[in-house]
Amino acid sequence: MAVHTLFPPSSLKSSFHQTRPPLSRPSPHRVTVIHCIHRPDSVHFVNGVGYTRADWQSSCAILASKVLSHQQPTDHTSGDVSSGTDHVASVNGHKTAIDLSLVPIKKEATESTNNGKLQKPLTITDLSPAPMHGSQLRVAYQGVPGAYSEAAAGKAYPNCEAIPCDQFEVAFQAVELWIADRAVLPVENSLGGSIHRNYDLLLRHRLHIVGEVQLPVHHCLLALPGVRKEYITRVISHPQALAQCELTLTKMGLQAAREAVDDTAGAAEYIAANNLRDTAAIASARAAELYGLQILADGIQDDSSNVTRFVMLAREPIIPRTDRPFKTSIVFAHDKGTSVLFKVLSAFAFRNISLTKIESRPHRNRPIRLVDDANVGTAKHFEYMFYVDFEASMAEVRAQNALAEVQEFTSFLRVLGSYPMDMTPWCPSRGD
Ligand SMILES: O=C(O)C(=O)Cc1ccccc1
Repeated sequence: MAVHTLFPPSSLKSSFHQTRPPLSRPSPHRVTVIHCIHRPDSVHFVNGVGYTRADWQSSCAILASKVLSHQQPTDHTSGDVSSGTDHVASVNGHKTAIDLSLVPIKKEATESTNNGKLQKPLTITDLSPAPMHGSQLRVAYQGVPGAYSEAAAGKAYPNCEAIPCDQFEVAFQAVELWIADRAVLPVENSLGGSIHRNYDLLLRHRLHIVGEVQLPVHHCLLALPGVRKEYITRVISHPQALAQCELTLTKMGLQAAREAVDDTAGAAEYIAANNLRDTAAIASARAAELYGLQILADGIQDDSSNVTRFVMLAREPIIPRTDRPFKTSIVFAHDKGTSVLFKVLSAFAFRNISLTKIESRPHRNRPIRLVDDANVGTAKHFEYMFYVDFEASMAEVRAQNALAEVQEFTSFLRVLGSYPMDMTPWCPSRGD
């Protein structure tokens, strides 16, 4: 069932965004350039921070454009400081490296006061990229209004314009094509585990992780008004939501087939649009409200501590800092047998850097390696990409040293992002 072909009722409005049909995949425009570290030479640590010369030039351009503006936007949990309103010249989606000697010096910029107020000195945060349009940050998410990803977008960037996309791939492309400034992507859940497909997408695209948010997820069982549990023969939802509620659904005695669809709110919308009286959706209370469904059961996740972790993606990385807890996400591959993994992990252990996550995925380009052993014959080894999150900022020397060492052991290494950790105290709540 392709719920993603449906469009939400145009009359519905969300609190922090305007409801609009989800973006669908544009004409086949696949970005194939991956900003990655292929050993040994392409990583640049400029002043102890892992950026290329182009990144640094972009920062200089932004600095130039911001000299006359001292507005410092902030955002809630992400620490992503790039959500301001300043405009920077762009060519083909890249900020131009403006020749600083050509920047006109306005009179007030040279004076110590501006309208009687002391001018604030620029800080490192001013060097982060800014959106290219008006004041509202546009955040792409997969799903329709009422999806948890939309709530995550609102938590990460309050007052953002949330842009629904019918597929994750489209959310990535929306950012790459400058239709959106950020994408929000669920990567793991405390009950259902990793969302593997999204790890693969992180590798296939060249966006940078610029923040994370953790969202308590509170699932409801929704059906058309008047429908009773006994009539339900089918429950539809996002595969993660089905997995997170499996035990509860069984305990409820529902004799219903489970069917996976693209997103939770899309399931609710599908039932409403097709007047399905034998089908229930697992989705948020907000989805019930938006699509006119009743809540048959509230809080049906198998454990109340059900939290999903989302990452925010941008075209440019943020500049890592040391004044608050940071996390760094990397992906690597190796071609020298299993002991490499041990060596890589010890590079972090020796420096007291805690790992918060390790995930392996099949190596897409080289899933199998044949090993010839004279005694035993030919063996097939599976090859993996390893995703590791560790608790340190790339601005810290110990993290730079750990990565330099990791690079020694690996055939491929890419820093997906170094970003502030979501430190919001956790409380099980209605996460919708
Ligand atoms: O389908 C949604 O609403 C999503 O945003 C993905 C998802 C599904 C289940 C839990 C958290 C996120």
